[in-house]
Formats: sequence, structure tokens, C-alpha cells
Amino acid sequence: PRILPIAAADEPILHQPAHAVADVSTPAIQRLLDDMLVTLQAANGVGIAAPQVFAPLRIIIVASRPNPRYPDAPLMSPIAMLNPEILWQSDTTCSGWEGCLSVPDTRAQVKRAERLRISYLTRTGERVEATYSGFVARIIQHECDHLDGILFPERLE
Ligand SMILES: O=C(O)C[C@@H](Cc1ccccc1)C(=O)SCC(=O)c1ccccc1
Ligand SMILES: [Zn+2]
Repeated sequence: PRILPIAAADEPILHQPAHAVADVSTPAIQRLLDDMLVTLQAANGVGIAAPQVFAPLRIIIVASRPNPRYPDAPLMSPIAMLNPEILWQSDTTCSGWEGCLSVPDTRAQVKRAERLRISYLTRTGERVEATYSGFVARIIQHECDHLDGILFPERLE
């Protein structure tokens, strides 16, 4: 696996919708997942979306860990979500700090749904549904926005 370049905010790919993955089992997709993971870890992030590494595909990786702004964030093994679909979002919202690997040196408070239910394919092609809340739900919403060409500064009130 190799560390990939991360698209800056002015790159067109970050402002257009990504395409669904047709076949998760191809070597190209499996390699992209490995490269996204090492890129995320090298960038010290808590999430990453394929368009950020110039791949216009509906793939995200979620990797929450405790950090100065979210000291009680869960430490989780990175989860790759392919073709994620948010099935439900709570009306209850909460505001929290966000940053973006494509918008360096910028932090802002963003209002997000507190809880959500998501359906996605794992890297082995199984369909999974799961419910998340708090910081992990925030990361998921931030990454799914990337798949729709939306950056967090567009979410500021
Ligand atoms: O650009 C990305 O998608 C990665 C982004 C994910 C994210 C961070 C915070 C809230 C929602 C989504 C980052 O990992 S930015 C760098 C970071 O590790 C961080 C920034 C602010 C708060 C906590 C972590
Ligand atoms: Zn981002």
C-alpha cells in the first residue's frame, strides 16, 4: 500500500458526486482501500473519503479515536464502508468541531444529526446495517458529504 496525495479544497473532484462501486472484489478496489487506510493514518485523521484521494467512488473509512477536541471519542478499528447509505437521521442535532484533510488549518463548529442508521457494503461484500451516535455519527456524516461533493464549510450556519 502507498500514501496517496490528498486533494485540496479547490479540486473539482471534491465538488461533484462520486459513483457507486459496482464490484467490491476487484484488485483495484481492494488496493484503493489499503491505500486509503495508510493515507488516513499518515494524515492522522479520523476519516477519509475516496474523492479526497482523487477516486470518484462511494467509499469511506471511519476511524474514530480519542483526540484533544473529543477526549471521550471511542477508539475503534477503522471501518471501510462501500456504497454507504444513511437510512435514517435523528431530528436531534448537536454542534461539534470539525476539520478536513482537504481544508487544512480550518476548524469550525458544525451542526450534525446526533444519531443515524447506515447501510453499507464491507470490503468482503457483505451488506451491513448499523446505528451510530456522537462523534462517530459526525465523522460518517462528514465523509458521506464528501461523496456528494459537499465540504464542511458549506454546512456552517
Ligand atoms: O477530511 C476528512 O474527511 C477527515 C477529517 C474527518 C473529521 C474530523 C472531525 C469531525 C468530522 C470528520 C479529519 O480527520 S480532520 C483531522 C482530525 O483528526 C480531527 C479534526 C478535528 C476534530 C477531531 C479530529
Ligand atoms: Zn473532510
